[in-house]
Amino acid sequence: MLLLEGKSVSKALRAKVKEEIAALSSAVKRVPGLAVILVGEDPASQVYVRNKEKACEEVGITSYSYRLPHDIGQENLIKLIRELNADDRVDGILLQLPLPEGLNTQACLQAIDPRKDVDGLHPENQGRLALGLKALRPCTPAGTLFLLDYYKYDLEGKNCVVLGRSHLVGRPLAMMLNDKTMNATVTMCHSKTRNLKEICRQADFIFLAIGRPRFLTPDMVKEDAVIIDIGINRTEDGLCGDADFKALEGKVAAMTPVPGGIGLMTISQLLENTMQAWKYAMGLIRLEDLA
Ligand SMILES: Nc1nc(=O)c2c([nH]1)NC[C@@H]1CN(c3ccc(C(=O)N[C@@H](CCC(=O)O)C(=O)O)cc3)C=[N+]21
Repeated sequence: MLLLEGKSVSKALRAKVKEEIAALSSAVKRVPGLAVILVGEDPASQVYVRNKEKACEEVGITSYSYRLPHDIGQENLIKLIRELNADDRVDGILLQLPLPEGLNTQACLQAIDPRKDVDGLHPENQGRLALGLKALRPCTPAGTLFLLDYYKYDLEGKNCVVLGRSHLVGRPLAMMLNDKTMNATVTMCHSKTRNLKEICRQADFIFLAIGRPRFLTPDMVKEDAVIIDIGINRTEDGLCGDADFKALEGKVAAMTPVPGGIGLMTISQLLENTMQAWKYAMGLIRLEDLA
């Protein structure tokens, strides 16, 4: 089985972003800036946010951190977002999800200037994606496509099963795979899907984004399938994905590990998106030129 290594692929993407920023920032007067907002004290979110800030530093993006108490209140959070929308040092705004209870996620995401929405979660960007227009794309699915491209997979006409329909991952990923640039045949599955096992057994590629530890087992896959594990679960015996990695290893053609897989791609794609937003803000590219 081929191990699809997020570690080396994400390094390649980061190196590309770093190089491009270095080459362009002498011509323009400032480096890219990313505002990272974390509301509340969720320990997993704290780890992710720290990783994101570290990665920014590595490639020459300035990060601005906002750690807010869980009871900040909707109004105050939106006020901060508006200030960041107007702040010329800030090219990207990342609002870490999930938000604590009592905050309206959609209202907060909609307050973000779509040109600074480096998570691709604003309705304008999700809408553009649905129409097949260039947009800032959600980091996890976009990073997943970068990894597939790196390993030279051609998905045209292939059977792709996407497990999970979140706005952050499953839904946008299915749209991207289905798009005219990829031309995959996509089946979206979820908790109410019948005959899931039979559907998965037809798949050339399975994308897992349901957050259920070791859910995908060998009886659910055909031989030589490619497994992209986007799940990240904290269990008693450490981090694990949605695939039963050990059990599948002998049967499938290729698989991403957890950790060391798609999570790392997500962060690298965030850097790429921030650079894109910066290039747009500096007038170097138009919307149609987004990657
Ligand atoms: N607005 C928003 N945007 C996101 O992109 C977003 C979010 N909210 N909320 C939570 C999820 C989760 N996510 C991950 C990012 C990095 C790793 C990552 O770095 N993973 C490493 C190790 C992580 C570890 O050690 O815990 C790995 O898989 O090797 C994982 C998961 C981004 N998310």
